[in-house]
Amino acid sequence: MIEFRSVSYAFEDVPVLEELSLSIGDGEFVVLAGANGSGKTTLIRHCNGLLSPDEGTVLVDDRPVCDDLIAARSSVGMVFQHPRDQFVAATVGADVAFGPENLGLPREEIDHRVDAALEAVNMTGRADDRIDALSGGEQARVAIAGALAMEPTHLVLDEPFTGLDDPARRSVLSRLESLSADGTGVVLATHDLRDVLSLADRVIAMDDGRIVADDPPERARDRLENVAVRVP
Ligand SMILES: Nc1ncnc2c1ncn2[C@@H]1O[C@H](COP(=O)(O)OP(=O)(O)OP(=O)(O)O)[C@@H](O)[C@H]1O
Repeated sequence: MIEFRSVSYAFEDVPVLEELSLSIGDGEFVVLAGANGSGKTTLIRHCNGLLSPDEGTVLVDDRPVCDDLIAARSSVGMVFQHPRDQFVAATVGADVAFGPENLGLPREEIDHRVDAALEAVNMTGRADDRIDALSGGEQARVAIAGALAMEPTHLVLDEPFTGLDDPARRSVLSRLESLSADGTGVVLATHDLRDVLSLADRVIAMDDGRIVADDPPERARDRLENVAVRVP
């Protein structure tokens, strides 16, 4: 479970999150929607301790994130908006393998995870490609594969579809759907709600650092239009 208890956060003196409380259960598929600047990325960065609350607490599996960053980062896999910041190796396969290697898994399991993760993002056969020679969309797909290969309890993705072509987008969505069906929690911050609402258990809408709606998808449509999100 990921839990925010009355979390406030300000950049310098500008408040961004204000007394935000939220609980995301294991296996839930949550779409996080909201206009530019509403605070989605700031919220997400608290899930694995990239940001720490000024006030309040964020807990992962009942433990405050700041007490055990390694545990939080093993449970919560993240895909960031700017994938270039996320790479640690020169080639696609080495980068996707890096996380599972750090978990100390046997080579056969690592290879299996890397193959499955690359297949999920339509990058089968590209393991030896250099990351710096990939297009932006291909880099975004490798970043997603890296998080998938960790098989975390929760997968948190910040605008993961930016730069993805339609086949890659459909492939990632289908992988998220099967992960969710198998019990992985998914938190997906996106402006692009095409095909996403039907997968979601909840749609959380943010506006100006606050949660203004937290509804099942069928009830979320009207409210989303009020927070400047285009609904399909
Ligand atoms: N590093 C920073 N320094 C100062 N202010 C920041 C910083 N990062 C974000 N902000 C401010 O915090 C607010 C929330 O930004 P955030 O990136 O969380 O929004 P968002 O909902 O993810 O937006 P987008 O949809 O554009 O990605 C914005 O007003 C933004 O200007």
